[in-house]
Amino acid sequence: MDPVFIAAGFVVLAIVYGVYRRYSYISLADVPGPESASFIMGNLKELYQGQAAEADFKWQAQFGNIVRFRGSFGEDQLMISDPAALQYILARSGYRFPKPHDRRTLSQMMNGKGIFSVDGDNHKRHKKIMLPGFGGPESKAFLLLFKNCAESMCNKWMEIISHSKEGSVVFNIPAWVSRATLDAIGEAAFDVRFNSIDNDENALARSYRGLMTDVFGSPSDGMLLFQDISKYIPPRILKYYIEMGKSPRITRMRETGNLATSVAKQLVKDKAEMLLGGKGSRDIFSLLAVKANMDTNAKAKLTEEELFAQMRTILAAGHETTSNTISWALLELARWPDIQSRLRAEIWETEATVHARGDVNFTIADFDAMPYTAAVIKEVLRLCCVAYHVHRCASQDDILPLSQPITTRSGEVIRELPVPKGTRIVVSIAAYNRNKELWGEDAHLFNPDRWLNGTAKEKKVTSIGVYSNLMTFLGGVRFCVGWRFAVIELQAFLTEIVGKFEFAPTDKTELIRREACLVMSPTIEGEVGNGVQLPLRVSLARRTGKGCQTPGCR
Ligand code: HEM
Repeated sequence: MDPVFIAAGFVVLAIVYGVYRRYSYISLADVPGPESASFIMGNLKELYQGQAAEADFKWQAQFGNIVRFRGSFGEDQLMISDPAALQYILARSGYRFPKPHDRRTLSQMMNGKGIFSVDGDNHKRHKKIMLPGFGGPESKAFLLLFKNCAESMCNKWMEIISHSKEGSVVFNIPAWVSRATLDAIGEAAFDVRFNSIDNDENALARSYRGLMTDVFGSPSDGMLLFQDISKYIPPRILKYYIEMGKSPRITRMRETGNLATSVAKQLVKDKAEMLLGGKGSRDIFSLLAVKANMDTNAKAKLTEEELFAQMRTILAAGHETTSNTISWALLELARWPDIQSRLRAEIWETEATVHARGDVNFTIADFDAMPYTAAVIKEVLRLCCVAYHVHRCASQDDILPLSQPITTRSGEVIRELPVPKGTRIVVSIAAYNRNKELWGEDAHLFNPDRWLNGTAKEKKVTSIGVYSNLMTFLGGVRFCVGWRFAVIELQAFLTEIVGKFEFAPTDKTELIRREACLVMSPTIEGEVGNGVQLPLRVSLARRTGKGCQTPGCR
């Protein structure tokens, strides 16, 4: 065929395609949102350089639950906290809104090829294998173990306080709690004792300490820009860059990853020997490994590499999240002494019932009968959601349903929102958790009573969150597998800690920042370089009353 004729054919096809794209392309430019500060950086600095979700709350107040903002070089992106749109993105559309590939590469670098970094059928396989380890009965069985880990930490605090002249000590709370929760995850997930409460030198505990602030805290303009354009870099090249990169942040992440993998390999070896010797145990990993290796269907198995990655994922996801949540909880209780006292009163009252029936430890049924404790925990998870954002991407042109109509910049009222293929979506967990429609007019305030007086809409028509309709543990196909585990751990830790100690603010309390580093971690204004810090003054909780046998009684 004549080459000129072929070339002309291509040109015509290109023009037809160009015209088609021009008139079929869905634009987000008319969706309300903040003005872009610069063409190159868009709104990225405002969104990612402030404290965690600071921009989200500001934009939500100004523009509502659907906000169009600019990424780098004028790209339109969406920040969403609308319940119906989120239900559609996370649940109803299945895997049509996957994680963007740059986020998956990042997860892979942090945790290996585990559940965080896969999508579609592959993700279904991972989740199916993991879920049996995290069911209701499995998680409830860890209650005593969590209590014991919290008790070890409390015993250390008591010893230190007993040597202090003032009868109180300022502790950097997360430095202690993260060791206790690492011990808890070690034992619950792998039946291994890290003993990091007793041994501050534990290598894994030291390596995880401050990891997120070191790697993701205080991002420079260059880092933000790189993160935003990394979606255009082919996954293999991005992975190569991350694996070979020499920057201190990348090196820090890689070193922790290598250490976690070597711990995971040793655990797998020990566990395999135990299981072969017929000594199976009920820890999560034994359940997972047995399931992964015994399934006759090869497609339902995990490879050895995936198994290591799963362990790294559980180690990382299972202790920083709960540790930070407990630390934020104690900060709120220090700020609100009346709430702290009311919580302690319920804990002591239940403890008296437990002792009266001849028991030493609380059971799950006891927690079920503690409405104020439950309300405090829900309120902490709502207001201090440590995972404040997740990212998704539209894999095709799509239409988002909306809970409430929005008025576009040109004045049109729309009840559903068309989004073009490739749109990056920031799911604002934090903004959803402060949606006034769901949680009341005082949604920015720490007020556990909202869960008792019917203000909190736990059972809204558009139900999405797995726990009390909160978005904290996400919902839909990628809901947090560890949510029951986390809630029971919070119950056990808070009951133990608040039952024994009183928490008061220090002169640093008002300087505490909600540091945005993928997991919201506490730091101090002016001392961000010192890493995770949340100092509180801790003293023994004094009981009054005759016959009291417990520490702190007078
Ligand atoms: C307060 C504590 C916790 C919070 C706030 C939390 C939050 C979350 C969130 C928001 C996600 C979704 C991430 C995404 O899709 O990008 C997630 C996923 C996950 N979480 Fe948690 N989590 C907590 C505790 C735990 C614990 C204790 C474990 C394990 C022991 C755990 C294991 C996981 C795993 C394996 C996933 C991946 C699920 C999937 O992709 O299907 N989490 N978590």
